[in-house]
Amino acid sequence: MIYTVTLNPSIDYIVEVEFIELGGLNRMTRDMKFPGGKGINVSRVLNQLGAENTAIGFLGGFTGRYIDETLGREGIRTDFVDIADDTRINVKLKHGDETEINGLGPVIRPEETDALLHKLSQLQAGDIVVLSGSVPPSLGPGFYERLIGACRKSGAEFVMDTTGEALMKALVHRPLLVKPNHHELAELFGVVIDSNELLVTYGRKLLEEGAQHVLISMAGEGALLITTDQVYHANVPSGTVRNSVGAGDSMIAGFVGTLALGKDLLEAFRTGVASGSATAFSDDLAVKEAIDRLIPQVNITKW
Ligand SMILES: Nc1ncnc2c1ncn2[C@@H]1O[C@H](COP(=O)(O)OP(=O)(O)O)[C@@H](O)[C@H]1O
Ligand SMILES: O=P(O)(O)OC[C@H]1O[C@](O)(COP(=O)(O)O)[C@@H](O)[C@@H]1O
Repeated sequence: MIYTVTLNPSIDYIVEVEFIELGGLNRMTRDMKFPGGKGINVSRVLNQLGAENTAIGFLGGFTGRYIDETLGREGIRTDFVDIADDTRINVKLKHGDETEINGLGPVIRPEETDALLHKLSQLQAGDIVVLSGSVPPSLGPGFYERLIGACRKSGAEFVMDTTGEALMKALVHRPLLVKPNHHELAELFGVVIDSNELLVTYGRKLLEEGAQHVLISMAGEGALLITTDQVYHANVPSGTVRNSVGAGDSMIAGFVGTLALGKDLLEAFRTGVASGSATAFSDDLAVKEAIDRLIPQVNITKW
């Protein structure tokens, strides 16, 4: 079973305006609401791919109920810890460009934290846990390490999609997959990456530090898969970008879901890229038909 963990879910409130005047009255031309947060996005795309999964984490208040009900209507299994505070709302402002204003997140109480750790203590060998997104400030730094400890104790594999120190500290525990984008990779090592050779050099460092597979996404410019014995490059399909929120999460869902369905690594890479692009070309996250349509357009070459 795949479990996605979203410590800080959100309602993603997409607001479209023709132009924006700071300090003035602006009116929306369109608005949309989606259940969000990185793990939840992964679950929604896994569900499209037919990969069995359960979404867990913390949900609370009217915003939490909206998310749980919406996921339920999509047929996604959920097992969130019910918290006293309200789940956050993240604003995604579209005015030609995309401006994101993400909430800090609710206060999580000690008994709520214990309830989540208890759920993770029930994992089994063979399970895959996807850990992604920000940590509500009240949980403090280092919380991911506790979750990784719980996964490893049970023999479950884990995927880590976060940045900075939390990512670096996770590597020694041998994550099944890490997926920085090219900007995050450069920031992680405090370097400027201005060539494909450097991308591979720093991607390989993540392998040397312990990651089992490294995906480096480069938005519309392609993606790399780095394994211990090979580097592969994929082009991305072309299309009109409507929304880049959740493209990275969709890529992870495509990759992990395909592996969990028993397919090989390159099939997983191809589906990952197609899923990311299908989301980039949609208002909401990718649906199965859109992913299937793009898969034949992804060409993978050895580097
Ligand atoms: N402009 C785009 N055109 C086509 N595909 C895209 C585009 N932006 C994102 N994608 C797809 O989504 C994947 C992840 O996007 P990226 O923006 O690199 O990740 P993140 O959201 O983590 O920053 C890419 O590898 C690609 O498949
Ligand atoms: O575009 P990405 O990085 O795949 O993830 C998008 C998701 O991440 C969020 O921006 C939240 O990110 P954080 O958890 O890092 O605050 C959600 O609003 C959105 O659903």
